[in-house]
Amino acid sequence: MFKIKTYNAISPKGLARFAPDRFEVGSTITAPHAILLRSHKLQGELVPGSLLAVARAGAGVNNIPVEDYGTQGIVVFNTPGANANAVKELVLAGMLLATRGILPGIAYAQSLGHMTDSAAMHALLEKEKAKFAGGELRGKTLGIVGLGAIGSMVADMALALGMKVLGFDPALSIDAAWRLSNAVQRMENLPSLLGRADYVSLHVPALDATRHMINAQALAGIKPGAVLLNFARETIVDAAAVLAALQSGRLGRYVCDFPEPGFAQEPKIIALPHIGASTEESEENCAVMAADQLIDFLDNGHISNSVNYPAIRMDRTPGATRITLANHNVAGVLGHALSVLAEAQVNVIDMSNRSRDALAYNIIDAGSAPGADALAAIGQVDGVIRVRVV
Ligand SMILES: NC(=O)C1=CN([C@@H]2O[C@H](COP(=O)(O)OP(=O)(O)OC[C@H]3O[C@@H](n4cnc5c(N)ncnc54)[C@H](O)[C@@H]3O)[C@@H](O)[C@H]2O)C=CC1
Ligand SMILES: O=C(O)CCC(=O)C(=O)O
Repeated sequence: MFKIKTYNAISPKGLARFAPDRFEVGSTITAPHAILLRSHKLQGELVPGSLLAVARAGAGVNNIPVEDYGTQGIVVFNTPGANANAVKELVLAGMLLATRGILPGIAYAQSLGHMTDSAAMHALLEKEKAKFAGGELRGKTLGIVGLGAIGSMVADMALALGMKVLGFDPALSIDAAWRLSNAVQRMENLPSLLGRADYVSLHVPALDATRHMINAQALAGIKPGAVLLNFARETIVDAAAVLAALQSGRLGRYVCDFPEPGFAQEPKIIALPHIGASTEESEENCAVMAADQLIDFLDNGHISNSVNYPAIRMDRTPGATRITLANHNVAGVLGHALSVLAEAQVNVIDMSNRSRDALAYNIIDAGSAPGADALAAIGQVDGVIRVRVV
């Protein structure tokens, strides 16, 4: 029986993937084999010795000590793309809210609740409506920083709206490049994008390298009056610099999913309570994908969409015993572990080995089950992080 500890509201459709006869799932579980979570912060929490994997039902993994867990043999997964459409649609809403008099218009219409005469009300509305006039998105330029799952969908949406789209992503993966429309004009650096775009939408992960990428210096070069949208993470912008740029008039509006103290007093800010992925569809997609990845890892040792271990899968050899091995990616570790199996007269039938940066992972199908002594000896091999029979 595997024990799965959950944090946050995980969609019931995802939780239903865990067969109750093989998985115990809940928020109060102790000594879990795996954790399934959304935004709950694991940094600073005690790591249970039983923990084999963490699955983030979502994209951003800045709430998980990914590297540290990797060196402890804990595989961290996320669900790339599973909530991208939800974010994309909210970016559109953000652009419209920043451009049309929607919010003040609604507030004004609601303020007329005391009126009883329909004709008088319509006459008043027609007189006052000029106060709530705005602009259109068509023909404007959108600059997208980060052209991954969300950025590429935002690009397609903006192109469909008749916008011109600029993109900046120095780390663009080959898969992401294939997904991207060739109508997106690639910028060589951030200042080039900021100086040209009427709207700038941020879709980069929270990393040391992206911390405060939108700071006072960047904002000094932004197109005057531009709208900045941040549905990525709070750390990517320097909030004080954004407030100063709004107050000086350099920045037109700031739309974000991450309110900060002081934002409520600034009328040019539209801040939402981190609801970019809060749709039924996206919560389901993320939870199902995260659960399936965890189950395949716990049952078969397969890894897909991990952010610290390599992707790996191997068809099971009928009748074989499957051993998985996580190790430091240095010469000799695997050979040493295999020699332990050979000494124990355990024949290797099939094997797959993958590495990612400083870590490696192996799936070994053996003709017979290694004894507890052999497994313990493999665990003692210098460089081996974790060995498991699955
Ligand atoms: N508001 C919300 O509820 C949500 C927020 N997010 C945030 O959005 C981020 C992006 O999500 P996805 O598009 O799914 O991730 P992704 O991994 O598909 O795309 C991120 C892109 O950013 C690029 N990138 C990395 N460093 C960069 C830099 N310095 N400059 C420009 N580009 C850079 C990468 O090359 C990659 O193409 C997540 O990491 C998360 O923080 C994601 C989902 C929901
Ligand atoms: O789970 C959520 O609601 C947050 C989603 C998010 O920020 C992400 O996927 O990075």
